[in-house]
Amino acid sequence: MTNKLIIGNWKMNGSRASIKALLAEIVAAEVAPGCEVVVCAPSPYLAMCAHILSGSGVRLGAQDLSAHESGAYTGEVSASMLREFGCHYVLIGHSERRTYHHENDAAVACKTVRALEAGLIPVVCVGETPHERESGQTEAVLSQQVLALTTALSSSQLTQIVIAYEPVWAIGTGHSASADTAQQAHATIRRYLNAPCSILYGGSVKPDNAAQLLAMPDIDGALIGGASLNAKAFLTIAHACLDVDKPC
Ligand SMILES: O=C(CO)COP(=O)(O)O
Repeated sequence: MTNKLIIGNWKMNGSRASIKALLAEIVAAEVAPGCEVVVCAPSPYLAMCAHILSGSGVRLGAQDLSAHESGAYTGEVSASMLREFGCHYVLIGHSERRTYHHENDAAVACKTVRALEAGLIPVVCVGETPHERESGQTEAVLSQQVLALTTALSSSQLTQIVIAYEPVWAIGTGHSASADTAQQAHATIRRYLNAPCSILYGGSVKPDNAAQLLAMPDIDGALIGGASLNAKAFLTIAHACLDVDKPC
């Protein structure tokens, strides 16, 4: 049975009350067999989420981490802190961080190493901008982003990471990549990675397109933004892997 990984990225949304309500619904639902469900919460809520999720099948993730192990880095959160507060996963190099915080491929690779050292599973985000796609640079961009990882990580470390293909033009736009377009990009990433990693698709994944995307041979799960803030939508997506033709 192939495991599908379904990750919700709440971004900078929620409050104590709304997160408690959202998690209550997610925890109460049965996780589809062969499907790992993860929620990536804003840092201040991680401890509360870890408490609520303990004993459930749902795993916790963070949305970023420091490239440093510890020290005088005001405002940063280290990998070991995330691990200590119950995180199993951490998102790295989301396009919003690459754009607004100028994170480059080298910083992303460094954070990935920090996460692995602390026992976290890094979910490294890659993807091209609209301009890069329109000008035919998609493969070049993806190969460059993957090269930073294959250069910085040992071959055994490479097998422990998860990649999320998130085309920037599909994030928060309501216009997901088609299943064929996403499959093509995933196959490209897999070829350049040359390691048995899970590759998730992210970018306007919704209940009505999840099954089609998850049915593609190189799509091993989904990274969900907006729809993960609604328990019903998120759980419908998580259950979509049961509907695909191949076992999940
Ligand atoms: O950025 C994303 C997940 O990390 C995708 O966001 P949306 O699902 O809202 O498009």
